Parts: sequence; structure tokens; C-alpha cells
Amino acid sequence: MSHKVDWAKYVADTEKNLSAKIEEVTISNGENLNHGGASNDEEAPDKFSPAEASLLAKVIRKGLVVNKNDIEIQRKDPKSPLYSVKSFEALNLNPNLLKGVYELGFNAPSKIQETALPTLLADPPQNLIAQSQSGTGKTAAFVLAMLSRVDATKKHPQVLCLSPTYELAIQTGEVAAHMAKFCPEIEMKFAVRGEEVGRGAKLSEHIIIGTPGKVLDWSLKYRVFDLKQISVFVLDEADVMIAQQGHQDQCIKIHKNLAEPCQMMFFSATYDQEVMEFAEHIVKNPITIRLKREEESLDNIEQYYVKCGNQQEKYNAVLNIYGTVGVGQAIIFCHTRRTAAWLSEKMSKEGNAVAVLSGDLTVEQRINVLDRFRQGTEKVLITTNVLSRGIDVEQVTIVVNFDLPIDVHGKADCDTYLHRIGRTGRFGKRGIAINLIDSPESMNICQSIERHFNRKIKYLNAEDSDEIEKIGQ
Ligand SMILES: Nc1ncnc2c1ncn2[C@@H]1O[C@H](COP(=O)(O)OP(=O)(O)OP(=O)(O)O)[C@@H](O)[C@H]1O
Repeated sequence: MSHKVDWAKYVADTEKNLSAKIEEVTISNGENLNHGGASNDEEAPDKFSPAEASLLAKVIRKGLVVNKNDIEIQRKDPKSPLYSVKSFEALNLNPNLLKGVYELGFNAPSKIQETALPTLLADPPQNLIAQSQSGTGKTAAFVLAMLSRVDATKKHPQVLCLSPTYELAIQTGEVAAHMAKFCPEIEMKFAVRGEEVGRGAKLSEHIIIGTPGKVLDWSLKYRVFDLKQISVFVLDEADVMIAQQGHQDQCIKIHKNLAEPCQMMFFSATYDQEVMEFAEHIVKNPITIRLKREEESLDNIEQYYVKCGNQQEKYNAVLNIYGTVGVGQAIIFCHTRRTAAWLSEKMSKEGNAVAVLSGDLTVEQRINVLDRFRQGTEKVLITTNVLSRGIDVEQVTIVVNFDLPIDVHGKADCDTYLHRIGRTGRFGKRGIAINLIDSPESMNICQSIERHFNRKIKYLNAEDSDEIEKIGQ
């Protein structure tokens, strides 16, 4: 399964070509980028096709051309999560892993990578509970630590990484496979729905990446690997894994069956106070990397709300937004599978190419939908909270909360909100989050979220396509 998508490469190549052409054309035609006006088309060094010209306008409008510079500026800003003073070389990684890192196009570590890796690679091993904003490179941080800790001469599972969903486990495995490209001696296995092992089998892979239920079955029920031999235990999205019903019992059971010494690595973009206290209780002498509340939400994601009278008006707002996604892509979050199915059916019937991903699809269907979205086959993905955490599709420019996230008591679920909007604005890119408000209750929830993060959610008139267009500028 490919991790880097062709579509992203297409946009990147197009950007590169267009940037080159902008330079050429600007040199020969002054400010006239599009060869229009008084310039002589025949003398132009390299004429834009109409499709290129329109893509150029969109790319410029969305700020993608300047984005690379933006990232370099963010890297030098001590307040940015991308800020770092060290290079990857300075982190003492194995040279073959370093090659993998550069092959992925990473030039310098982000703040969390630079801070966490020295702790994770220290001897004797240190336990770590780490928090860093969405899209800031936590996965690479713990994957590099996992790969660094493998003793390939021992032919049994020794590193275990748990993810809350099937999609996230697969994504993490793909990142690990890319980083380990030059370490063929390291073997990995997915423990997720759809993967089977024979009864009585003994796994020889060094790294297991999976979801809690399957890992529990394989380790304690079928005994195809021994939790006592695990020396590195990673919990991605650690707060839901130890606090949310469904995952909690399984994760705690796995955790209890680990033997000393086992290095613990807990990562998430959010931990509420209670969950952090619990994490610190179950992890011995941890180093903790914690964000202040005001640092949790990202400056590069602009947040808006749109007032809608009813479901139909929400639908109209989505259509307006759909029309302005441009070169990017959008993810729309609904509260229930039913709403997601209703919305996707209605949009598809009216000729809009949308995909839907919710828990009622088979795992093959789910991964197929996500792959198609990553390749840009559909510009819009409609989903539920199942995709709210961790999923990394770098060209997502807009996240829409068709329904605001609420907890079981109907109160604002601020953590889920942060994870949902974090599907855009990945690694310093710009992103837009739009919340559709259709009742006084949803307005209250929106305001609670605003207060919680102390960050403005601005009003947007979705009747006005021009205004929606403007926010992408
Ligand atoms: N040092 C780096 N240089 C350039 N790009 C990077 C670097 N580290 C990570 N990335 C890219 O940044 C994106 C986000 O990284 P990642 O998915 O690890 O974020 P995260 O912090 O785990 O996010 P989330 O909280 O949503 O799980 C990915 O596309 C990844 O390839």
C-alpha cells in the first residue's frame, strides 16, 4: 500500500513547474503572469495552457506556492511547533534510518521530534508521556524510536504499538515501512481486523502494530506472541486509549501483562487533566511533555461558524463550500453514520463526487475509500468520529463539522473538536475549519469550544460564495 500519494506529487510537481514558469514569465513580462494584456504570446518563453493558468490562480489563491516559505519561517519561530535547533543527524539515529527519514523528504525535525527523540533513545530507556499539536510529527517521533529499539537478531515481537482504529494502525505501519526502507532486517506485522494467524503459530516479526482487541486476542487468547517479551510499548492517541470506554479495558489489560523492563511511550495531541494524572499513575517515572491550553490549537487553522436554519440549509452550506475547495480536499464530520449516509447520498445524487467512510463498512471498503481519497479521486470525504484522530492526508484544506462534536451528556467534546480540525493544517500548512450551527444548542457548544481554547471562531456567511472564496485567500 503506498503512503505518499500520486495526487500530492502531482500538485507538488505542478507547483514546481508553475513556480519555474512564474519566474521565467515574470522576468520576461514584468508582472504579467498570465501572458495576457500587451504581451506578445508568440514571444512568451513558455505559454500557460488555460488549465494551467486556472490551476495557477487557485494554487496562488490557496497560498500553496508560498507555503514552503511559510514552513521555513515557522521552523525559525521558537513559538511554532515546527521550531527546532537540531538536525536529524544530531539525534544519533542509525544511518539507515536517517536515510529513510531523508527519503521521506524530512529536512529537519519538528519541536516534538527534537524534544522526544533524545529521551526515547536514551539508555537506560526512559518512559515518556508526550503531547504535541495535531500534524506536528508525533508519528515519526515514536516510529523512529520503535525502529531504533529493535534487536533484529531476536526473532520475536519486542515492540508493540497500539492505535485506536484500523486506518490509523495501517497508516502508522506504512510510515514505519517507509522509514525502515533501508533496514530490511526489521520485520513488522499488523494485528488488525482481517489479519489472521494460525492457531499454535509463533510470530517472529519484531514489531506489532495493531488495535487493542486483536492484540489481546493474539497475545492472551491464542498466545501467538508473548507480552512479557515486549520491551517497547507505544500508545498512540493515548488519552482515548486509556480513558474511553471500549479501548480502556483492553489497553489496561495489555498494559498489565507487560513485564519489566518495558519502555512506555504515550503520545497524543490532547490529554485532559484527569487522563494525564491516570497516565502518570500507570507509567513509572515518566518524562512528561505537556502543552499549555492556549498552545493546543494551531494558528495555521482558521476557524469559522456558519448559521443555518435547518438540515437543508446545512446541506446548502456544504454545497457552497464544496464549490470552493479548489485544489484541496475537504473532510466533513457528522455525528452519526445515518447523517453521513444521508448527506453522501444526497450529494452524490446531485452529481457531486463524494466518498463516505463510517464504521458500517468492511475494513477492505474502509481502506479502499481512504486510498481513493488520498489519491484525490474524490475531493470530499464524509465521515464520523472514526476518522477524527490521526489520519494524515496532507492536501486536506477544509474540515467541516456538519454536526459539532458532543459527548454522551450532549456537552461540547473539545478534544474531539481539536482532533477533527487537525485533519487540516498538517505540518504548518494552512487550513480552514467550518462549523455548521443550526440551533441555540449547537451555538452554545460552539461558544464552549471557543472559550475552552480561548480562540476566536469567526462568523461566515455561507450564502455568499464570494465570502467563502475569500477565506481561502
Ligand atoms: N520533520 C518533518 N519534516 C517534514 N514533514 C514532516 C516531518 N515530520 C512529520 N512530517 C509530516 O507531517 C505530517 C503530519 O505528521 P504526523 O501524522 O506524524 O502528525 P501527528 O502529530 O501524529 O498528528 P495527529 O495528532 O493528527 O496524529 C505527515 O504528513 C508527515 O509526513
